[in-house]
Amino acid sequence: MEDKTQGHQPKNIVESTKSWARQAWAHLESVRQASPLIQCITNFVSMDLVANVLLSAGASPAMISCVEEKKHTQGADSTHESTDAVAAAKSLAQTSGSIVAVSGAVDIVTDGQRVVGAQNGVAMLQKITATGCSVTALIAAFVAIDPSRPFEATATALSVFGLAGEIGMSKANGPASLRANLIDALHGLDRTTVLQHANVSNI
Ligand SMILES: Nc1ncnc2c1ncn2[C@@H]1O[C@H](COP(=O)(O)OP(=O)(O)OP(=O)(O)O)[C@@H](O)[C@H]1O
Ligand SMILES: Cc1ncsc1CCO
Repeated sequence: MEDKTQGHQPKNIVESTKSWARQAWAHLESVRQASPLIQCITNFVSMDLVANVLLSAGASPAMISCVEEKKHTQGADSTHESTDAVAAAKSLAQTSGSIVAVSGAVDIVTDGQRVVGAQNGVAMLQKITATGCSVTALIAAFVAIDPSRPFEATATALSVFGLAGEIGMSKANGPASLRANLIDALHGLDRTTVLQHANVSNI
């Protein structure tokens, strides 16, 4: 894990990253205090990890399986970097009036004007099924406790999830142990670690 309080970045960038880290901790604390109910329409592959990620972050999962999904399945893993998608993500955010997030080595978040990157995470997260579904549910939990600021909540959720992945990876031997250690790390994340290592910055 990189320590963002160190290094040789310009002062305004360091301050911005610190501010994002403070928001990340505030959001995680609020989720733990309020334990928002997150209703998830999902499938049997992703149900278990999604529910456990929500629980370990302090939220309350309610799972419903989606029997209709087999008619509509379209998901595909991309070979592109998520940063390649910035223009398309901004355009989609503008036309839909939504926050758009693109996961990858750097998670891109945009409201159509602002664009930030959540740099946390490890590549091994791709080797565990449903990490994308799980971080999406975590985003819902973060938005639930800060509904007037969905852009900020989305970026901090992605950062917190990625940071838990980094901590989990430091104790893991491969995907299976990363899965367990990711859940443990989310459960155990403390203020000092989030303030030092949450890494969101402007793109
Ligand atoms: N190369 C990488 N480096 C760091 N973190 C990564 C990398 N690839 C993915 N991640 C992280 O893994 C998580 C899941 O992202 P990913 O793009 O793999 O989702 P997905 O393909 O939709 O997952 P799934 O379909 O299994 O639910 C995100 O938090 C993302 O930041
Ligand atoms: C592998 C798989 N199939 C349907 S959902 C899922 C989890 C990753 O999205």
